[in-house]
Amino acid sequence: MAVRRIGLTGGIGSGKSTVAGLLVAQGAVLVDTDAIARSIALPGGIAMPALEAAFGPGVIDPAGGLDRAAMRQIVFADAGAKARLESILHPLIGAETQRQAAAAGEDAVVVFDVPLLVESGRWRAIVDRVLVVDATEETQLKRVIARSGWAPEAVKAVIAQQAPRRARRAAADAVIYNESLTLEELAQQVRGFWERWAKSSTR
Ligand SMILES: Nc1ncnc2c1ncn2[C@@H]1O[C@H](COP(=O)(O)OP(=O)(O)OP(=O)(O)O)[C@@H](O)[C@H]1O
Repeated sequence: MAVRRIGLTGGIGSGKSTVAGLLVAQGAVLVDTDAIARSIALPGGIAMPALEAAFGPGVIDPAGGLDRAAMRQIVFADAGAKARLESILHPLIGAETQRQAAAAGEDAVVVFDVPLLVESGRWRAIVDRVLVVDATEETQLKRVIARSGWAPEAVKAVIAQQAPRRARRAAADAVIYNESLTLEELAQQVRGFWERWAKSSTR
């Protein structure tokens, strides 16, 4: 069966975005759920009216977007607020994700970049294959520090919040072990998946 919907996931710094870019270079259409989550809470974003109604004007920044620091404080102090926030954001992210995938057309190969695919559980029904990018925590740390200049503790805190590598690998149809690979070797592996999945002739 030709694969038309690929869920791409991996821990922070594993190389997901790099793999997503390589799949796009092969012809895939990327649906970036993190970018969608950010955009709906920017000034004029579709989540803003509901966020203001639920949490008040204190979570709106001067430009009209979500004041993330204020929102974090509310969520930190009130466990129910996190559930309310997610009940507003998740359906909107889901709808926008589906809209972008539908807009790509039935024959497009759509790659959903979903950092928390394994954690959220609802993706299995949406995608034909789950592709996991895996790397050791040591490498994740090194890459994020080099790329973003984060403190090691900040990277470790994010890793601790994400699913363990073993759980992610267990949910995978295929794993790219992005450890000691040159970017060209990584690109070669991605081309291999593209040949096997996207180009198979029957649907
Ligand atoms: N095989 C590789 N060789 C060298 N550098 C790599 C390799 N894979 C990824 N990188 C680099 O590591 C950094 C992290 O990769 P990338 O941004 O793709 O990870 P990510 O999983 O999308 O991270 P995040 O979850 O933070 O968005 C980037 O600067 C990227 O260029």
